[in-house]
Amino acid sequence: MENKKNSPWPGPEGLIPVTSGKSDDANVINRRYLDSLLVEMRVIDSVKPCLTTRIFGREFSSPIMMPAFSHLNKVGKNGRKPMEEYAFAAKQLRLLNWVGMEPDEEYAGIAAVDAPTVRIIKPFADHDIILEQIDFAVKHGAIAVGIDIDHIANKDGGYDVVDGHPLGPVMLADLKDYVKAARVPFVAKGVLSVNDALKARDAGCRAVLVSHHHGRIPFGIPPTAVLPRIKDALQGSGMMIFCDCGIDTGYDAYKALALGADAVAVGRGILAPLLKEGTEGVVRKIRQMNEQLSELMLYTGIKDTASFDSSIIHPSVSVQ
Ligand SMILES: Cc1cc2nc3c(=O)[nH]c(=O)nc-3n(C[C@H](O)[C@H](O)[C@H](O)COP(=O)(O)O)c2cc1C
Repeated sequence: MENKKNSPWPGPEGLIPVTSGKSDDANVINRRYLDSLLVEMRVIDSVKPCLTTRIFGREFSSPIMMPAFSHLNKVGKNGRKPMEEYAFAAKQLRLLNWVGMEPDEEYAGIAAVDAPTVRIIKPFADHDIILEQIDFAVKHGAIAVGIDIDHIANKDGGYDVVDGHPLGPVMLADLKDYVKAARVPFVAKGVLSVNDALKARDAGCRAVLVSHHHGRIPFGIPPTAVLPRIKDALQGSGMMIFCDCGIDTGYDAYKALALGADAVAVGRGILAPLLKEGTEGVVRKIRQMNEQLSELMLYTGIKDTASFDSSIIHPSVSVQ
């Protein structure tokens, strides 16, 4: 959260995470890795693809999802509520919406937009808050809930504190309790290893979101680099695999989908259109991403979102 003057995104200093550009910055490592992945061409017999995607038994128009953002209503000017504005974009485009840390009353306003939504709850040290927010979200129609398990550490090496709420560790036994309490599919957001993916499976999670939460962990491996191993490890579990971090174009989305994701979430890539133009800007950005995704699928003979093939991707340079 530094270097506001270098930020490509509008918003107050400290609220919008900005890449530091230093060697430990997992955002920089991730961008370099995504850009290093090249695609071969398979055009004979290739036809315009269908982007329709099934997630948790529902049909969406594209495998690109809205991000689990938070706090942005504080940035909205003239009564605007960006958290609701991007939910309206999800509804208009028939995409899966995600929401991060918001007080329940803010969440209720977003849920009222009526876009199918996944509610991500912080790993609060006070487990009663987690259980209460799970219950509130389910009662307000969340189609899935989850925890960003990767938001535990602070820069001082202890547990983070957000908006005055102390966060705490996420133990396997706790995760099992939350899965049981949820009554809807439960997502572990912030899985960046086969180790955690298998624990999420053992806890009964129905999905993992492979992510390092815009570079929370120094020197974090790019989510798309660990994705194929997680896909192999979860084979036969019936779990869905999502991915985010640095997904800014349909070409980025294609690479994550080819490497094993069932769907991907945009992140800070929608911040500028969202904060400047609201719903309309997000709709335009996602439409362009869908076009880019469709373009690469057509060039590579991928006819639908169930037919991605990792052998199309060729790493051109090492990030080691
Ligand atoms: C302003 C902002 C708020 C966020 N709030 C949350 C949150 O409350 N919970 C969460 O799981 N992730 C949160 N995230 C992380 C995103 O869901 C996502 O993992 C991340 O932005 C992906 O990386 P990218 O921005 O490089 O695409 C937030 C991101 C931003 C930019």
